[in-house]
Amino acid sequence: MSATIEIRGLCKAYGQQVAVDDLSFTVLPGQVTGFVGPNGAGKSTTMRIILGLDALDAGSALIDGRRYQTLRSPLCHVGALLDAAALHPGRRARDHLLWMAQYNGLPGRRVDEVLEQVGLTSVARRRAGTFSLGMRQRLGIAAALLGDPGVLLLDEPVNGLDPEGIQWIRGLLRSLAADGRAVLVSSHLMSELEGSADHLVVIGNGRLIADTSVSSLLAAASGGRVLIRTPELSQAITVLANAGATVATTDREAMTVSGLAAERIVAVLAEHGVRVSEVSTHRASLEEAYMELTRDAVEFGATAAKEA
Ligand SMILES: Nc1ncnc2c1ncn2[C@@H]1O[C@H](COP(=O)(O)OP(=O)(O)OP(=O)(O)O)[C@@H](O)[C@H]1O
Repeated sequence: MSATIEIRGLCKAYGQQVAVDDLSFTVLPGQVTGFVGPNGAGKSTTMRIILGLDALDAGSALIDGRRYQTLRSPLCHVGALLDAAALHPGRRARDHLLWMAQYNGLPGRRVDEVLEQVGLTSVARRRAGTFSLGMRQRLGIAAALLGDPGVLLLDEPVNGLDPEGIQWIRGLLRSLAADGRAVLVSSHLMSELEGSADHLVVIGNGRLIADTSVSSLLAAASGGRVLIRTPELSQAITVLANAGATVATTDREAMTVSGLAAERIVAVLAEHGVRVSEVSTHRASLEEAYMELTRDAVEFGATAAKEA
């Protein structure tokens, strides 16, 4: 599989409300691309446009180099989970998938294969209305996988799931990417993508903020910071600040220090008789990296709101 999604100069407004503003990015095969941004950033609009459910004002959104509307068997190119709640409550899970398969000219055996893949075989004859949110998400994903597509779009698939469900989705996303599929998964919480995304497309107010690999984002955010834990925090802060370090406290006994190597920090504190209970190189979480990345955009938003 080597399918891609290519978004170029995409623009969309609803009346005066700009939803997507000159957005460009590419979703590559073989990796999970996280599509991240706060509520209202334009993620769902972009996904709906990719799927031909909404018209674009300018630019292009292509799957395998083609517009969705021109794909001959769309389910075999792209599978999507947009709204897991949008299921007929009276329809049995298996019948729902059989109907979809028939309507799209797909073999009936795919239904049992995808039910197995998402772990719903034992409840396949139950009505969708009796399903928990987690089961509905699984059924929605089963539907997305029916045509064995090279591209998958999942809009907030872990929203409202319990930790076990989140763990399951993470594993599934990883295995779908390992098959060589291009997987685009949206979330407004960066932490939900920790452990599953390889690449991130971050948007705010419909505009691109970052298009980066997770590893380079984390490396940049971790950049040379050292975590120090000490029962003599205020003394340590003074000593390190005088030595030229930049210090930020994280709780009553801990701080992150930048601008000095770990060995130098330990030596300076020892020279001044400051006791230290922990020294470690700081590894940023994806959430911290995201906060750092979006700080400027958020500050810009706050300033703009104040000025308006
Ligand atoms: N059908 C619509 N009519 C009018 N405005 C809309 C419509 N759909 C989206 N918008 C507006 O476009 C902007 C982008 O919304 P969108 O739903 O794409 O964001 P999102 O990033 O998916 O947010 P969320 O995380 O809340 O789902 C928002 O300001 C929203 O109010």
